Amino acid sequence: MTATRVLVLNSGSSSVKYQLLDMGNGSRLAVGLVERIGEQTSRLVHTPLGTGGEKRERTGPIADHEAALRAVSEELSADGLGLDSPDLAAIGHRVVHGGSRFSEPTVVDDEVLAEIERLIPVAPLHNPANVTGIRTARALRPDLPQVAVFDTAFHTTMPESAARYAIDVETADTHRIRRYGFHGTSHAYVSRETAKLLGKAPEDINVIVLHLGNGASASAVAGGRCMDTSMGLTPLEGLVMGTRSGDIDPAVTFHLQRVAGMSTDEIDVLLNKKSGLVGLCGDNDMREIRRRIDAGDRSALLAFEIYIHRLKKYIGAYYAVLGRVDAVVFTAGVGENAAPVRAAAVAGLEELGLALDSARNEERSEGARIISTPYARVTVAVVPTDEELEIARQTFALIGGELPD
Ligand SMILES: Nc1ncnc2c1ncn2[C@@H]1O[C@H](COP(=O)(O)OP(=O)(O)O)[C@@H](O)[C@H]1O
Ligand SMILES: CC(=O)OP(=O)(O)O
Ligand SMILES: [Mg+2]
Repeated sequence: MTATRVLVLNSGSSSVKYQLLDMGNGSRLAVGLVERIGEQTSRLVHTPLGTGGEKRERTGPIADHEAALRAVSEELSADGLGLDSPDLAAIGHRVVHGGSRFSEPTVVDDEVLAEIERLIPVAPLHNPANVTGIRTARALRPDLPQVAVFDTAFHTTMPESAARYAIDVETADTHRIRRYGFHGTSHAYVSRETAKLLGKAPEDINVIVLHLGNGASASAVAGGRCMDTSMGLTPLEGLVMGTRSGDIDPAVTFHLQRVAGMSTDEIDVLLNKKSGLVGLCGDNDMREIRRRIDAGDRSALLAFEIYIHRLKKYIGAYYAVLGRVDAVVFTAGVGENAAPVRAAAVAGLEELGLALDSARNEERSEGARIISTPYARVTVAVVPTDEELEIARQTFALIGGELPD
């Protein structure tokens, strides 16, 4: 095989993150992001690496994911890294829901694409964008393998005791209702990187991974295997998120239907898009929430406290699930950048062996780092996630490429 480049597209509900990597030597050729797709203030940030090109940024409306991907393709072409390049071996796609069928990276054909589309009702914010990403990439390069890497894959080995809901078994099985879990590519990557940071083998450590982005989830990983994770049938369960409620008494939905007269679709929108931090205080960006708290805003403070309360409950729960914890690890946009979230989440957990070194916690540096005190029994760390790199590796391996050591 001569072509060794892999383009990875991580299409989210309102954004596309992408990376072009050369898997032959492990180098990154370009990274970028399109955010606020569908708004007037869409922004594309494109950074070519190692080609002498400059970081470029453009703002202005980008209507949908198809337009976003065409814009990305233009940016890559401007650096001589276009999708028409013969050096491109494959395109890897993050696909959020793989249902009960996909537990491995999969080359996408019409039938696989139809199955990803069928799963839209259980990942309404994500699978539509993933499908558009695959369709657009296929139209641009029909000759290349398009590989889907599923968020759900890492969680497929969860014990039944964690994966099953306590509802009528026949109903659950007929409708494939179970806890699938998401952000699996990140949980897998980050738990392995944590082992490296601790100088241990992944098989030998138990880790609680806190993936806190706009969507957020926690997982309990024992010896490299997922034992539990906070998202469920859909990415709505679990932690308080940017716009999603996380855990809620399911009877709230009946109540909204019967008493408030809301339709199923209205409740879906309420819980997925108008809840979480944005529902509580009007903002979903942790930077803005912290700024408002510093200015004395009480609703932002309450939103923060509710977010932390839930997070702390999951740390405690997963501590109990694992029995012994070697590390608690923060990752993704909030986890990697928001020191006050990390400090508040582990405050008061000294009896569990968790204690932060506040100077280390507040240090702004790139890369994986330990932020607990040297005498703490449990290591607390920040480990940046890299879903795109992990997707590129899995994509390249699937098409038969050999990764350098
Ligand atoms: N410097 C920062 N300080 C605090 N929070 C941040 C910072 N940078 C990003 N974030 C948070 O990270 C979120 C985005 O995280 P990310 O992992 O990129 O999410 P997603 O993949 O779900 O879009 C933002 O909504 C914001 O809340
Ligand atoms: C599954 C999920 O919530 O993904 P994201 O955090 O990218 O929205
Ligand atoms: Mg994400």
